[in-house]
Parts: sequence; C-alpha cells; structure tokens
Amino acid sequence: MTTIEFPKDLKWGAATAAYQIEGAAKKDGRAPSIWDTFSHTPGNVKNGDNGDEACDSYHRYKEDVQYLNDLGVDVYRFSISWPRVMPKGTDELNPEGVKYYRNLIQELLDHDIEPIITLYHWDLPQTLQDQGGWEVRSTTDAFKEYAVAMFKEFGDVVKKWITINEPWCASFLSNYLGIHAPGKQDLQAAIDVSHHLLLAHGKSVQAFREIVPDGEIGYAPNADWLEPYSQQQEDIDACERDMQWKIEWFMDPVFKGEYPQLLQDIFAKHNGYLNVEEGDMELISLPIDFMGINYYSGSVARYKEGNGLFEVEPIWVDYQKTDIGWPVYADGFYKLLIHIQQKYGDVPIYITENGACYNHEVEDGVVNDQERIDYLKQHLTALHRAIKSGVPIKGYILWSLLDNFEWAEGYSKRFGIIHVNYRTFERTKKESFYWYQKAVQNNWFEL
Ligand SMILES: N=NNCCOCCOc1ccc(-c2cn(C[C@@H]3NC[C@@H](O)[C@H]3O)nn2)cc1
Repeated sequence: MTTIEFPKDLKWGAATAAYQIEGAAKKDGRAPSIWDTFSHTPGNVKNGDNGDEACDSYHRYKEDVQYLNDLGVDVYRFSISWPRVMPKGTDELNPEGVKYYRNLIQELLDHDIEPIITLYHWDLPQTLQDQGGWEVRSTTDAFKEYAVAMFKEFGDVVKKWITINEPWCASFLSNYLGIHAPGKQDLQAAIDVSHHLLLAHGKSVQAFREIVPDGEIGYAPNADWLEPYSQQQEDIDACERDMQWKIEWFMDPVFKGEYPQLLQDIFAKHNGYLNVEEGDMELISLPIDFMGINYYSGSVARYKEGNGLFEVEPIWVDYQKTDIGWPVYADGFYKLLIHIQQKYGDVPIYITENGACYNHEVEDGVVNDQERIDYLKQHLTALHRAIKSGVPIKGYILWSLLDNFEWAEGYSKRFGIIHVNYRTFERTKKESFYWYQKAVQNNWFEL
C-alpha cells in the first residue's frame, strides 16, 4: 500500500462559521446580520432555509468540542458573530455574546485544542448594512472597532486570527453576482466592497500588532483552479482573467501593495472603478503572518466570447462531481498552491477550508460517505505534493466539522464529517469522521 506521511509539525483542524452552525439567532442579545435579512427574504435561499436554529451549536458547543477532541485535531477554526457580540455594529459589547465565545474558547483550551478565530465570516450587522454596509468606507472603521474589541477580549488566550473569510465571496458573489447577502448585482458596488474588505483587513492588522504582539494574523481568500482547455492563447488568457479575479485581485494588494492592472482595465470596460485613497494600499499591504487558502474545486475552461466579465466558460467534461455540482479536481489544488508560491514567495499557508459536499443520510446509525473519504485522500495527496515541492503549508483545516447552513443552498448541501439531524440536532459521526480521525492521529494515511 502507498502511504502519504505529513511533516510532524503540520497542524490538523476542522472549521465552522457562526451563522452556519450557531442558531440562537435572537438569543441573549444577538442582533440581525445581513444573512438573517437575506435568508428571511423569500427566494434567496433554497427551501426558504435560514440560520435561526442551524445546528444549535450555541447550546451544544460542549458536545461539538468533544467531537473535536475525539478527532484529535490541533486547531479549531470558528468565527465570531459580529452582531452577537456587538449588536449595533459599534459601541458597546453584548456581555452575553462575549460570554458565549469565552466559554467556547475555554472549552477548547481545556481540551488542548488551539482556537483560530475568524472575525468576518459574512455576517455583517444589519444595522451597518442600513448605513451603507461594505460599500462605504465607514464600515472599515466599524470593523476595526469590532476587531480591537475582540483582540482585547480574547487576545490573551487566542493567538491565531483571521480577518476576512473569502473576500471574493463577500464582495463579488454577494454584490455583483447577487447569489450571497446582500444580493446586489452592481459591479461598482462589488469593487468598492472588495477594496473596503481589504482596507478593513489592513486596519485590523495594524491594531493587532499593538494589542496582541505575540499573536499571528492573516486572512483567508478562496480560489479555484482553471486549466486552459487548449494551448490556444485565447483559452489561456480566459483562464488567467478569471483566476486573477480570485487570486491577484485579493492577493496582489496584500503582498504587492497594488491591484492587478489587467482586472482594473476589464472592470473599466464595464464602468467599474477602484476608489483608493491616500494611505489605503500601505495599510492593506502591512505584513501578515500567514495566508489562509480555501480550495474546493477547479475545472478545465475555455474562451467564450461575451460570456460574463471574463469571457470564460468551464468545461466540466465528465469529471466526477460532488453533490453541490462542483468537479472533483485535486490536481487544481496542487497547481494552485505551486502558483501562489511562485507569485508571492514563501508566505506561510494554512489550508483554512477544503472539503466536499455529499448528502448521505444516516442508515442504521451509519453514514457511509466513501466519496468524501476519496475526496479527502485525493486532496490531501495534492497537498502533500505541494509540501514536498517546498510550499510552506502550516496546517490543514477541513471544511466542515458539522453539516451546516450552506448559504444560498441552505441545508440541502452537507459538507460535514458529522451528520446533523436538523429537526432533533442529533449528531452522527460519518465514516469520513473516522477516516479523518485516523489520518490526524497517525499524521499519515494509506491510498
Ligand atoms: N468563478 N465564477 N463563478 C461564477 C458563478 O458562480 C456561481 C456560484 O459561485 C459560488 C462560488 C463559490 C461558492 C463557495 C461556497 N463555499 C463554501 C463556503 N466557504 C466558506 C464556508 O462558509 C463554506 O460554506 N466556498 N465557495 C459558492 C458559490
């Protein structure tokens, strides 16, 4: 048998996010977020699902930490609900909200599991959206106020922080494609949001250095991989344009202090322009300690005249697809990581999300999700190839510990290694849980 063995210092983990698992949407002072508004607006989320109860992790976090302990993971990546701890978006903290996270963090520490906090995992307080949301610069100051408050509350025991999760999703998917909250279809709005998310990141990094001097901070862009359909330049160029939308647009500002001109020119053709002010790029490009990378899928793609902003179309041929319809494309994971190292050098990388949607249900107490095990084997092998190639991978954090609210897909799409019954909230470890547990505890697995 072929064994894939990882470096002894690789950190293993699992990830979730507040709006997707907590529930208790109106409990103990939590105020609405843009996802409460968006999910309660008919037509936005499959089956009319919302995060009102989700996995009820607000009340079941001790059980969930026990599962993390059973897995033997080193780290747990979770997000703080901004409207739970700061209902007005700024000003005073909600003590009940802060208490929940203090209890969760303590439970993790009691089990020798390191917390990694994501500050923004898309649940902007609605009250800030009502004042313009991420389209307006003032929200970057509100985010800094929130981040500073969290650094002061938890920086004594939490030493790894992520500012913004998947800024592409929080800007273009949400404000240009209209698929996520707040559901706008406005290119200028999306460009402004993308810049303000990065500016908010920079402002919080600057503050972090003062408040948690022994801590590490980064952010977590998402990217997929597009392989040109042919060696025709038009296909190569089409893939480059779409890849730059996720990679260069969100990484050049942080690591090079500038936005890619190629995309600025494309946006300008559609009357979309950056509004950068003096000092912004210096803040955005303040040094960070690591970068998160969220990878799920990729594809072959080719030029298609007039098709969207970048004139590209994915050609999914007969790839195996997960139950959310995304191709299983593990080679893209390897190629993406090599590409990022070639472009940005030896930035320490945590894989902050990787996982698959398979919608198996419980049968006689068992969830036989062999496809998810196969996905994990393929992608962890791709990760190992990148590590052996010299890419400085510091950790692998699986998405997700639990089945949860998958945004516009609602509860119809299951990414967890633990099955959740959304009526009873009963958790059931899937076969992939046991496979991942063995891989984590051994630090190797057999193909
Ligand atoms: N490239 N152009 N696409 C144009 C057409 O897109 C149509 C749909 O697009 C997308 C793209 C990406 C996603 C997505 C979802 N997750 C999973 C979550 N990650 C954070 C965590 O909360 C997980 O739940 N990551 N990414 C969804 C929809």
